[in-house]
Amino acid sequence: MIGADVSRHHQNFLQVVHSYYQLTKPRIIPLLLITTAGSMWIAAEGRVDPKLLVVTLVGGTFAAAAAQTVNCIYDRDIDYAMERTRHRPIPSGRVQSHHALIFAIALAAISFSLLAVFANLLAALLAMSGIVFYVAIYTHFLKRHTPQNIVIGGAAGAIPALVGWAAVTGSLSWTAWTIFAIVFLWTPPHFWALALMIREDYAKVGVPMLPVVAGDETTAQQIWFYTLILIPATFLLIYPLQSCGLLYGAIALILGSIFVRKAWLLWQNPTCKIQARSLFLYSILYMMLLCAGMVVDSLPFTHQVANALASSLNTIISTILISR
Ligand code: HEM
Ligand SMILES: CC(C)=CCC/C(C)=C/CC/C(C)=C/COP(=O)(O)OP(=O)(O)O
Repeated sequence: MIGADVSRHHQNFLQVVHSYYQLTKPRIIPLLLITTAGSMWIAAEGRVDPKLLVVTLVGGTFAAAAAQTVNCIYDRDIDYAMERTRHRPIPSGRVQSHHALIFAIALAAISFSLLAVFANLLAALLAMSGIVFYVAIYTHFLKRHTPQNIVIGGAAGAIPALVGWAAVTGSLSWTAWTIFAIVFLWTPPHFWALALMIREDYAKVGVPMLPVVAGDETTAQQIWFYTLILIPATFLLIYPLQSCGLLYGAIALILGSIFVRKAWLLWQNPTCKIQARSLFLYSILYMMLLCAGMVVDSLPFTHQVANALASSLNTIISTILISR
């Protein structure tokens, strides 16, 4: 090959790699991993084995990537019809469906092997159930048939939190299911806020997202409803579960108050796309910081600082009482 051919060959190779990367909808995966990490830190009481962390996050990435790739194959018809998704690798003709399927199977196999060998079988099976749930239940049965699609389908997006817990403990617990419930309840406000902005796209291809079927007002009301359940659910980790402490509680309170305010403002003005956009973007920041709060709260250092503060406070109060 002469110089120009070599450089074209490299360019083509990079374009192919980029297309396969895009098939995995990579921008969503980090937040899924953040929920896995939050769950792992609480499960390990702040002392996560770094090797297990890496294996679980890589295994989780491959599972989510496999799920998204199969979704891209299944939805190629509607993705072609929607402006937002027309340029995805399959509808734009850059990747053939059968190649994408081989890619997805390889990703799922690597994910299962990594998790089964280096974490445990429960974590591996949960990750596979996430793929099956997202593809079979959400993409196949629900997405095109009911406006409740993302409420039930949202369970798929909450499974990474269970994977994290299972990887650390080899089992599930009330705390694991509570983190699952937090992501599950967060999904309707997250997605419907976005759906309010891109309703016309979904309407065009006949996907019965809630704003298409029930209108903006009902959607904003439903967002408000789920927000009012979500925020109390975040406190269950403190009481009665006692899995998180007051630092997490303070973070959950501040973040939750902002969420409630944004959901309320949207309910007062359901057709305002700026409010919807603001809630959608905030929902992502919210989940990121809430899980970061779980991690920081669980660290041994945080407990040491909290104990030191409590004992100083104790000393100050006793001194004041004695000197009276
Ligand atoms: C059934 C459940 C869900 C649905 C239907 C949904 C749908 C969407 C859609 C359509 C987008 C726009 C992305 C694009 O234009 O390609 C989006 C963005 C996003 N979603 Fe969700 N989502 C769901 C659950 C989740 C979960 C569980 C997470 C993570 C915990 C998540 C994280 C994100 C993030 C981080 C973005 C922003 C990506 C960007 O920067 O473009 N989503 N979601
Ligand atoms: C453990 C494990 C593997 C879990 C998988 C969870 C997973 C991949 C959740 C993603 C949820 C999501 C972003 C849906 C997008 O909806 P859509 O595909 O309807 O959006 P679109 O309109 O952009 O195509």
